[in-house]
Amino acid sequence: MYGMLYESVQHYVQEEYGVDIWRKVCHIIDCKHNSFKTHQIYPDKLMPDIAEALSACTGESFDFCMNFFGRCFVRFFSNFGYDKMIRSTGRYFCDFLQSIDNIHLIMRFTYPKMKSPSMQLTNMDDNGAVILYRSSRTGMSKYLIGQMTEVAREFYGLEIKAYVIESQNDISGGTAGPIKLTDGPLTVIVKYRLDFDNREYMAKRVNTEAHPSQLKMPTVKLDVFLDLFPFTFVLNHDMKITHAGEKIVETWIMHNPGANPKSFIGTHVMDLFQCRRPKDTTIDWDTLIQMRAVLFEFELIRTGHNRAAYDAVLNMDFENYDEMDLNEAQTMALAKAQEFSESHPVDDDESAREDEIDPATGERRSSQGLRSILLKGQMFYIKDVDSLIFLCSPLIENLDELHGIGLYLNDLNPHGLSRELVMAGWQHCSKLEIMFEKEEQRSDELEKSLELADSWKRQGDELLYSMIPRPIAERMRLSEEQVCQSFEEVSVIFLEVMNVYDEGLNSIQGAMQTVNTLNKVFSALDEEIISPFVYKVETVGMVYMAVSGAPDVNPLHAEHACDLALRVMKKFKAHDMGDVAIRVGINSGPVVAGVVGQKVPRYCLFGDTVNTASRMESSSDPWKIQLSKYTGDKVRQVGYKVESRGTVQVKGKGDMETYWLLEGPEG
Ligand code: HEM
Ligand SMILES: Nc1nc2c(ncn2[C@@H]2O[C@H](COP(=O)(O)OP(=O)(O)OP(=O)(O)O)[C@@H](O)[C@H]2O)c(=O)[nH]1
Repeated sequence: MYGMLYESVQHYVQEEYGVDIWRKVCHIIDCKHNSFKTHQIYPDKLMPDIAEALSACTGESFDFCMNFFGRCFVRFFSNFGYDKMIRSTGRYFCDFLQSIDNIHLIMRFTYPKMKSPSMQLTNMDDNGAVILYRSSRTGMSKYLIGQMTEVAREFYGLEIKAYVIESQNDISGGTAGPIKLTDGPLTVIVKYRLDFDNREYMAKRVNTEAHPSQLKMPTVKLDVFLDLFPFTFVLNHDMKITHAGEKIVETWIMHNPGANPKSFIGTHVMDLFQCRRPKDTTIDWDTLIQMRAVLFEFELIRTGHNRAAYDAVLNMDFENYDEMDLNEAQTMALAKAQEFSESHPVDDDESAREDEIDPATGERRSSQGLRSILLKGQMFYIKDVDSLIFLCSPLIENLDELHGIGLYLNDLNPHGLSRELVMAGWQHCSKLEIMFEKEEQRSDELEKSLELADSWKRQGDELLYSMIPRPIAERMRLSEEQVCQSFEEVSVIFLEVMNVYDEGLNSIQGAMQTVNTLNKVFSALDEEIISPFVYKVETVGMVYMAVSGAPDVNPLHAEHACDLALRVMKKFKAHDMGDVAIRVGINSGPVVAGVVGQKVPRYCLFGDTVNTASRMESSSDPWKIQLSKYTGDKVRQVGYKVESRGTVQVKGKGDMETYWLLEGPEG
C-alpha cells in the first residue's frame, strides 16, 4: 500500500496520542521506518499491525483504531489538495459515494501501482444508501467507515451512521453474511448500510426526469454513436455484443489473428473482454443497469497478434467474408495468422487469459509484441433499442503504450480526451518520473542523513554517558540548571594498578607497555561495573575510581562496592599479571556530586568520604581490599568476612582502625 496512507496514520497518531506512543507502536511491530515516503509501496499488513499495536498501547479496540486511521487519511489528503477533488465529485454525498472508484481511477497516474478497492452504490433511499466494497486486502473494512464518516462530516456537513450488514473474508469482524465468494483472487466483500438524511438527493433525482431539458429530442441512429466512439460496443440483455465501433473490431482482429472477423458481433462480452474495474463485478444486465454511474474498464482478450493478418483483413469486405476470393497477400497473411494461432493455442480456462495480468499487481504484463487494450467508459441505457451502450475510449498512458497496442493517434476518436491524455500522459509521465526520481533521491538522502544523525547521536550519547551518568545527562538536557546533588551515604571505591612501569625498558617502551597494561586492567574493570548499582567516576593515572549509591541512590551501596572489589580481585588473581598487582580501598559516607566543566564536563564527587576512600587505597597492601571501620562494620553485619587490620597511620587523618575484606556472604 502506498506510503501516503501510512504518513497520515503516523501524523495523526503522533498528534493524537503523542510521539512516545508512536515510538511504542513502532517498537511493538518492529517498524524500522522513521518516516514513510508518499509514493513508496509498503506491506499491506502494516496497517492492521499498527492498529493492533495502537490498540494494545491505548486500550482502544482494533476497529476503533482502523476507523481512526480512515478518518486520518481524509484529514491528511487535504495536504495534497485532494479535498478539492472530493468537493468536485458532486453536490450531494451520494454523488460522492458513486465517484469513489472514479477518484481512484483519476489518481492512477500519480499512484501507478495502486490496487485500489472498488465501491458500488447498490441502493439509495431517503434515509441513506447501501455500499458494496470489494478489495484484495483484508482488515480495511472499518478503515473505509472512518473515511466515509469523515468525508460526510468534512465535505457535506452530514453526521452519518455507517455499519457492516454483511461481510466475507474480512478479518476485522463484522457480520459474515450470505455474500457469495467470487472466483477472483481472495476478495474481501463488505456490504455497508449508511444512515443519513438523503431526502434532498432523492427528490433531486425525481426532478431530473421532469426537468425541462428532458424535452423530446429527435431520435438519433445508433451508427452516429458508433462513429463518434469507434471503440464502443452495444450489449443486449444477454450481454452479447449487438453492435460495435469500427476501431474496436479492427483491434480485436489484430489481437486475435485467425479468428472469424465477423464473430465479434454476437459474442458474449465476457468471451472477448476481461472486466478490470470495478474488480470482481458480475457482468449481467441488472448489475450494469445499477452501476451506470461507475467507470468501467474492459480489457480486450488477446490470443496473439499478427500485423500481417491485420493488414490483410483491413481490406476485407466483412459482408461477404465467407465467399470472398482473397488476394494472394491476404491469403498468405491469413495462412500465417492461422499457423500462428495453431502454434499458440489458448487454453479455454481463465488462467491463460490471466497470464496477461500480473495477479499480484493487477497490472497488465508487458508481454512480447502488442499489449492488450484497456477501454474505460460508462454504461448508458438506450431506451429506443433497449440496450446498454459502453461509451468508452482506450485508456492509454503514453505513446509507448499506444504503439504497444498497435494503434496510432489517428485511431483515437478526435473529439475524445484520449489523444490529449496520451500526449499529456506522455509528457506528465516523463515529468512525473523525473519528479518522483528526484523526490525518491531526496528522501533517500534524508533517510541516510537521519540514520547518520542517529548514529552520531548514539556515539555522542555514549561519549557523554562515559563522562556523565545517563540520568544526569538527561536531566541536564531538559533544563539548563547545573546539576549538583548531595547524597546522605554512598560507598567510594579506589583501585590502583601497581608495578606497571618496567624500569628495565627504555622510557618509551616502558610507557607504551604501561598504557597497554592499564588499558587491559581498566577495560576488565569496566566489564565488572554493573549499572545502575555502581558507576565509574574516573581514572586518574594508575587509579580507577567508582561509586555505589550515586547518581542512583542505592541502600546496598556498601555491599555492591565490596562485591565489585571481590569480583575484580578474583578476576585478576586468576590471570598471570607478572609483577603487576592491584590494591583497593573503600569508604562510605556522605558526598556532594555534580557536573563540572564546560568543554569536557565530568561528573565529580566531593567531600571527606572521597579523600578517606583514597587513603584506604593508598595505604592498602598489594592484592588486598582495605575498608574503613564504618564500611567494615556495615558489611560485617550482613555476612561479609572482614579481618581487623588494627590501627593504621593515615595521612591527613591520623590513626584509623581499618579492616581487610576477605569474602562475601556466600564465601
Ligand atoms: C483523492 C483522494 C484519494 C486518493 C489520492 C486515494 C488514493 C489511494 C491510494 C494511493 C490507496 C492505496 C492503494 C494501494 O496502495 O494499492 C488508496 C486506498 C484506499 N482508498 Fe483511496 N484515495 C482517495 C480517496 C478515497 C476515498 C474518498 C475513499 C473512501 C471513502 C477511499 C477508499 C480507499 C480505501 C478503503 C483504500 C484501502 C485499500 C483497500 O481497501 O484495498 N479513497 N487510496
Ligand atoms: N581520583 C581522585 N582522587 C581524589 C579525589 N578527591 C580526593 N582525592 C584524593 O584523595 C587524597 C586525599 O585528599 P586530601 O585529603 O584532599 O589530600 P591532598 O592534600 O589533596 O592530597 P595529598 O597530596 O595526597 O595529601 C588525595 O590523594 C587526593 O588526590 C577525586 O575526586 N578523584
